[in-house]
Amino acid sequence: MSYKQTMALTIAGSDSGGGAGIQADLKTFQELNVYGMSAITAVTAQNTTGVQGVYPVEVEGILQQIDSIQEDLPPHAIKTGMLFNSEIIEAVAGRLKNYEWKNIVVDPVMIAKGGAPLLLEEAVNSLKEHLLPLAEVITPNIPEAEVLTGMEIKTYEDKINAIKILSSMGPKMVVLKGGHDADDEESVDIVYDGDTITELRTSRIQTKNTHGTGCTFSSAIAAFLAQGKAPMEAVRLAKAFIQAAIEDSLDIGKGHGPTNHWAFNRKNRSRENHS
Ligand SMILES: Nc1ncnc2c1ncn2[C@@H]1O[C@H](COP(=O)(O)OP(=O)(O)O)[C@@H](O)[C@H]1O
Ligand SMILES: Cc1ncc(COP(=O)(O)OP(=O)(O)O)c(N)n1
Repeated sequence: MSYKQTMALTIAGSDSGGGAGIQADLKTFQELNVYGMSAITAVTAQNTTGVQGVYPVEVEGILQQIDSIQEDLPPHAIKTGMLFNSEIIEAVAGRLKNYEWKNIVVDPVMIAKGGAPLLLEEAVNSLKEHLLPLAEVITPNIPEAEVLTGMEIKTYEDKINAIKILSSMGPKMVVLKGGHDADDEESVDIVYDGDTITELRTSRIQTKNTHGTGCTFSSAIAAFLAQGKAPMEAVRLAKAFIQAAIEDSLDIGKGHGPTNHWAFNRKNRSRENHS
């Protein structure tokens, strides 16, 4: 019997502390049985307390990584994370277009938890013009959605207006993440496919260990898309994946510990053993 290996590519920055960026993405792919590949856009010196340094990779080096992958290992889904400047964004968008890659998840990473900028201000327009229109799914958090739309997001009505503005920028699906919301009870992500609004609600977990939640969530969406799941189903499954990863997050380091990438499978295995 032949077996088709599912493959996904992350185009993102490296987090030396292993909780976010490329490292979180590859751990997520691995846990979801997807062969993971990477094109590194920047190296960060980072740990659970914050970002100590950012070193962007030369554009030529980024494109060569992408070309090497396309030549030999074409991916079934792609996730983009930290892209840092407009030159990198435009070069990456050019390749995504030329290679006609499908199942693109854009996580519009802007600022790390401790406040360090992971995207220069000059790059916001490039992100909007060149990358968002290529995306199957985009996953802004509330501060990122505010920057992309230029509006303040406080009320439910603001969220819906912002989602519709983001949708008009060209992605097929917008997921406005609720991790930064003031709601104490639930973390609600709002999904819009250009037609229907769907709310995905989970109980808010009280923990300081949420480093890498956005990266893990978006790479889980990419992994499920690579497996052939429909976008809405991919987002629902990714929400379950991140919920388990936060519930069982790792209390390591002096700051915000990382999420636990193997929690989802452990939870599912234990459910199967008890049924
Ligand atoms: N404390 C929490 N409890 C439950 N879910 C959370 C919590 N914090 C974040 N999430 C979920 O994690 C995912 C990433 O959201 P968010 O933290 O807003 O992203 P980012 O890391 O980009 O800021 C979303 O699905 C969000 O609902
Ligand atoms: C290299 C790198 N890329 C992205 C991020 C942001 O990750 P995120 O999942 O949003 O997590 P926090 O920074 O909020 O913990 C990053 N920190 N580093």
